[in-house]
Amino acid sequence: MPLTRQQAIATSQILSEAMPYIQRFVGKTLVIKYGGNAMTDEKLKASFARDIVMMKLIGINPIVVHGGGPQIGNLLDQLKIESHFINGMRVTDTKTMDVVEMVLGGMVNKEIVGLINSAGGKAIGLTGKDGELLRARKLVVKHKTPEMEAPEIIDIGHVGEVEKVNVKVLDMLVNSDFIPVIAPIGVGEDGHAYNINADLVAGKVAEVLRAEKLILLTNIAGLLDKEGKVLTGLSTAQVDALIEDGTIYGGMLPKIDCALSAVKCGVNSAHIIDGRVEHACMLEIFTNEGVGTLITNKTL
Ligand SMILES: Nc1ncnc2c1ncn2[C@@H]1O[C@H](COP(=O)(O)OP(=O)(O)O)[C@@H](O)[C@H]1O
Ligand SMILES: CC(=O)N[C@@H](CCC(=O)OP(=O)(O)O)C(=O)O
Repeated sequence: MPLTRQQAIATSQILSEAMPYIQRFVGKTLVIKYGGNAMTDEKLKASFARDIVMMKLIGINPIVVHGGGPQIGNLLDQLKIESHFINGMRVTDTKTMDVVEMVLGGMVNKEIVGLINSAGGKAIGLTGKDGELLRARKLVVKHKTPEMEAPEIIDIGHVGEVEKVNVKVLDMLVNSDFIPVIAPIGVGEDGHAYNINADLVAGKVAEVLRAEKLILLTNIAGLLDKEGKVLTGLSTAQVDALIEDGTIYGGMLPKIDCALSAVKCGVNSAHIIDGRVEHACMLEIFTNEGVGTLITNKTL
């Protein structure tokens, strides 16, 4: 339907207001982590895909890293395979690893690729095995409950952390107009697959590419305090205290950890934002409606 004159004027004003942000981010790399919990509703998924395509069209280089924790959980339930988490990481035995690879590398990755392509982009889906994009090593997990004096080291199976990112693969895609969509599966020296938390992958990719922004889209308004208020501009010491007193737990642990680490390693800013809001990425990038939790090196 054609716009009325008033609507057309409003649209041109919005575009004009976005110009300084466009000028600032053109040619820059933005790493966007799309959490499995934010992939709930079809309308939201379509708005996410449009945001990514829009970024690419105006000359920003978006790189998508996706999660899929709830989607893995659903299939494990159907297959009657029990699953649990320690420090926000899924304990992954061999059977679970097969399901993780199937869901992340197959179902979720191809769905996002399809959504971006339907919105007019050229997405290429990859797991860390493709072109050895993500070389992984086994993650050592230290776990401590308040009752314990010292942390204990726990074996959580085929769970990895990123040892090396093959930047050549990403450069090649970005420079050829493609949008990389990365599933968080790494490959060990021995060729075996590792299940890596998607936040950790996004943080590492942002670090090695010296990205302008790391955006973590999740299912909550940001990092919250005990009263449910969004916290922003936190220092490392404040975050440590919030972990110690139990305010930050579970899935927020790897998120805040990778946000701090990315900023320490040269990423300009990290944002934990609410992926349940339509066009959450657009709001974050092109307006002063900075939603959620912001971390920059000014506050660390
Ligand atoms: N301090 C906190 N502020 C906000 N969320 C928190 C906090 N501590 C733990 N969480 C939990 O972390 C969840 C987000 O992590 P996760 O479920 O892994 O999402 P995603 O799939 O987006 O990675 C929130 O929904 C919430 O349950
Ligand atoms: C080791 C580990 O926990 N891996 C995650 C990988 C997916 C993920 O990170 O998904 P979200 O971003 O949606 O939470 C998992 O198995 O659930």
